[in-house]
Amino acid sequence: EEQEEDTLRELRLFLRSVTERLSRDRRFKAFTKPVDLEEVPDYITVIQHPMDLSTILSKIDLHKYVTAREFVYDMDLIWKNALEYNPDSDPADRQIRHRACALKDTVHAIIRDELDEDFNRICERIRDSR
Ligand SMILES: CC(=O)c1nc(NC(=O)[C@H]2CNCCN2)sc1-c1cc(O)cc(O)c1
Repeated sequence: EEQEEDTLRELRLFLRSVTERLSRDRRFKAFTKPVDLEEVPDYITVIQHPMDLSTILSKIDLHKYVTAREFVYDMDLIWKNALEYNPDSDPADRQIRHRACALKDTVHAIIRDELDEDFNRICERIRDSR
């Protein structure tokens, strides 16, 4: 009903604010757009589920997320993919792994600090009812 739509609109506003904050952070530049599969043809052979911040922003606007949990699942894909694709000891791999870990820590800290537990429970109940 109307209250549910008001709740989901507020969730989208929060998720957009988080995603845009991350997209402005210089450390996360490599995560802002899909990996170019023409530039990196082996990427799709290693990573089954590519994800990036612009795709998450599009999914927010397509009303794909009814809970923060679904949003965090996609955010976790971004840094997990980067760790999987960059396992080597060379400096380029180490740098992107460090940035992937920073993304993980930043996302989880924002959700811990800024998502109200009761608001989250209301979203989870809407999700369960659908
Ligand atoms: C996002 C990601 O996982 C990524 N990984 C890379 N790894 C490497 O280049 C390592 C791989 N091992 C051998 C030495 N090179 S480059 C890169 C990337 C960076 C961007 O600025 C944009 C973009 O679309 C992708």
